[in-house]
Amino acid sequence: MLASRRSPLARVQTEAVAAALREAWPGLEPAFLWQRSTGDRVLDRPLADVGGKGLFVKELDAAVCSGAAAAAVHSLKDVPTRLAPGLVIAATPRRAPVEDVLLCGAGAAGFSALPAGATLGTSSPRRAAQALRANPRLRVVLLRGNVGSRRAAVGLGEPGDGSPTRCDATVLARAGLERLGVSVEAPGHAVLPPEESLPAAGQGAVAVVCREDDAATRERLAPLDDPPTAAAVAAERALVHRLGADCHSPVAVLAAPEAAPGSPGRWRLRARVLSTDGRRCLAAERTCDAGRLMAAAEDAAAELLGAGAAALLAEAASA
Ligand SMILES: NCc1[nH]cc(CCC(=O)O)c1CC(=O)O
Repeated sequence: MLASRRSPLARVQTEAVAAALREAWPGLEPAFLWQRSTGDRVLDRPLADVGGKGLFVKELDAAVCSGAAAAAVHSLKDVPTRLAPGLVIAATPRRAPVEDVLLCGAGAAGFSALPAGATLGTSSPRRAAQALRANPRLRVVLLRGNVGSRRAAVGLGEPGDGSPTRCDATVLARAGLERLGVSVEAPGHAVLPPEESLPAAGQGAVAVVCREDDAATRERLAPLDDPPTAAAVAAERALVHRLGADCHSPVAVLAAPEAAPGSPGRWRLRARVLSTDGRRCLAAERTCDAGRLMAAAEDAAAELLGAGAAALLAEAASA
């Protein structure tokens, strides 16, 4: 039994995990437990105000702990760095594209192309801070909801189901858009390079979680794991953890293979901690071999802390 949220994105991700399971284990027919989460129910406040960490994952993880489901499928970005006791991430399938995408009905190639006073709808302190860093004249407004309703809010896609919020632009993960069949080549969409919007830890990756002591399920899930993805997201999550931050903090981090020719096997880890208004931005960067990613993350976190990251994060948390 695979537990999943009911949002369209969660469904697609869970169906993909089920398909990979069928392929790895011919004859296996996974069953599904579709659940609603607190994060899906409360839509009018920033998640940080609804009760903190793990609002999209708590109920699903509880189903796994109780044995109602063998495994739960999550967007890794939504999984707190500390898992519920007794659970493990048994598989992280190969990661999708990691970038953020700027969506704007009127079209905009990046944050700085948006006119002064334009409203940017997001509930992510990380996205808000990076947007304001690039364009201090934006007005950030709270926008929550699933991918479809957020596209509708900026005049793209299907008209919304009565959602009262309207804004000029929003930011969504490329991975989520593409999994739902939205092309980022379509008008109104601009893929943001990591220099402009560095993604969140784990963005674009899916995590399959099961009980630590459930050897049979772990064996079933093992073939779905992509080791380079697992190494990258483990390093990103270690950095967030070491900073004492979480997915509601203005922290961005990405570990990715170096595209540079002549550097086979080299990885680059980039991290940022920002003030809420984007005026201050601490950055750290390391290049290393895949086997050293975790050490690079610890090292980068130490550098950021040495430069004052804890004070920035405390300020952001009390804002
Ligand atoms: N917090 C919501 C969430 N969790 C994962 C994704 C997108 C898919 C992904 O990053 O894997 C999204 C929506 C978004 O940020 O656009």
